[in-house]
Amino acid sequence: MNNKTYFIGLMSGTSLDGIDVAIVDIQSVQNSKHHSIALIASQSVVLPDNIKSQLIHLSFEQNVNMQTLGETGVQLAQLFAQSINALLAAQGIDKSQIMAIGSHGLTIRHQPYGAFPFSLQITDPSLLAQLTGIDVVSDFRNMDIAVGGQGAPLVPAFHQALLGETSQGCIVLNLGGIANITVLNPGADVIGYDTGPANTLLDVWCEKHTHKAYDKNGIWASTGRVIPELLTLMLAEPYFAEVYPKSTGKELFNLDWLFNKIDEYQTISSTKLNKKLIPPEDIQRTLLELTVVSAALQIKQFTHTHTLFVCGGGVHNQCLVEQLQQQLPAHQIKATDEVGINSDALEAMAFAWLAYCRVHLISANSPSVTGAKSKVVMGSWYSAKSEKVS
Ligand SMILES: Nc1ncnc2c1ncn2[C@@H]1O[C@H](COP(=O)(O)OP(=O)(O)OP(=O)(O)O)[C@@H](O)[C@H]1O
Ligand SMILES: CC(=O)N[C@H]1[C@@H]2OC[C@@H](O2)[C@@H](O)[C@@H]1O[C@H](C)C(=O)O
Repeated sequence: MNNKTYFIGLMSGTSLDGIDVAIVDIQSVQNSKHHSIALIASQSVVLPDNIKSQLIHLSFEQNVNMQTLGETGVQLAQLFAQSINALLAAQGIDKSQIMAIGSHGLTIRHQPYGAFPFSLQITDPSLLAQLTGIDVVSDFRNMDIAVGGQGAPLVPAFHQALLGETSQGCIVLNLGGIANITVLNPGADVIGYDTGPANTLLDVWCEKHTHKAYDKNGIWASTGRVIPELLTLMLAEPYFAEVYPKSTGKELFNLDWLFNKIDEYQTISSTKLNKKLIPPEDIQRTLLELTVVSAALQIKQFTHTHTLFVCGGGVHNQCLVEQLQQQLPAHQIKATDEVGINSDALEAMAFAWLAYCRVHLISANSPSVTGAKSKVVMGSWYSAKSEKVS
């Protein structure tokens, strides 16, 4: 077995804001099932507008353009390769030092329920391997789904690898496009699931009304007021009451979902009849409250710890974090950065670790999280090696 210890993780999540790349040194610890995991370098690259709009088409249209589907995968692989090659050059790291890239791809459908469950992430792992000269591991979610799991969230197992030794346990809340929690309680199985929407709805509403990609520091939301009746209607969405294992995505929490809720609210409150306009900042503030309340309600169920680590882009939304603290007054809320884990790079680091697990044939899914019937090795391997034709 090759003894290289550097792995690259690539994550591009549901917010469609950009690509996170992380170079991670992962080594096994002698006489232990633990690993030492150290971030060497990371960077975020913004997704170009043309790729972003193609991804919106692929994620939301029923009749997807097959040409766009194929070409977007190739464009993503090119962008991923450029980002990796640039980061390696900037760090003075040669590709020969990297064992493998763990590339999540872009989720355009996540349908873990029903007769034909699947989760579809797009990219072109073969091209990525050729453009970087590094082996690629991709398609992480479907092996877990093949053994009856949801295929998501996968990161709780990584949170456990990083923080599982904390004596009192802790909870990790990822505030990405979708919010998900990991509950670590020493001696007990890890728990983890998506709590509901986070930045995905905040971003689309903000973009629609302010033409900005996101509400920087939650400033716009903080000028609005929560509409309690609308919040109640939103929280009535059955997903919030479902018991875990569970996972969700933009198939459910999207602009149409929001318009339907606003419509219901207007009918009940007769603002429609009176043609009263709801201030858009009130909707933004109510969406922020939805993220906070739906996550806090779940977190409160777990009473063994009051340590809450937050990560993901939502950590930078001051209004969001302040409201979370108000909902959870007994909790000590800290960004994972406070314990030395870069909160923006964490998910990319997780995919570097998942690639490490694939290379070493370690089963990295957590059946207690995804509901899988067994532990399995996840990911397909694309070799960059080529043989010359003589
Ligand atoms: N300064 C900021 N103020 C408010 N929001 C911010 C700020 N910086 C980042 N964000 C939010 O974070 C989002 C990106 O978060 P992140 O990178 O965790 O998303 P993601 O990888 O798509 O998530 P996931 O895969 O976990 O769903 C942005 O779209 C934006 O909404
Ligand atoms: C299907 C999919 O891409 N799900 C994402 C999404 O973004 C956050 C949340 O929903 C989580 O379930 C998952 O991502 C992270 C990386 C995970 O698997 O843990």
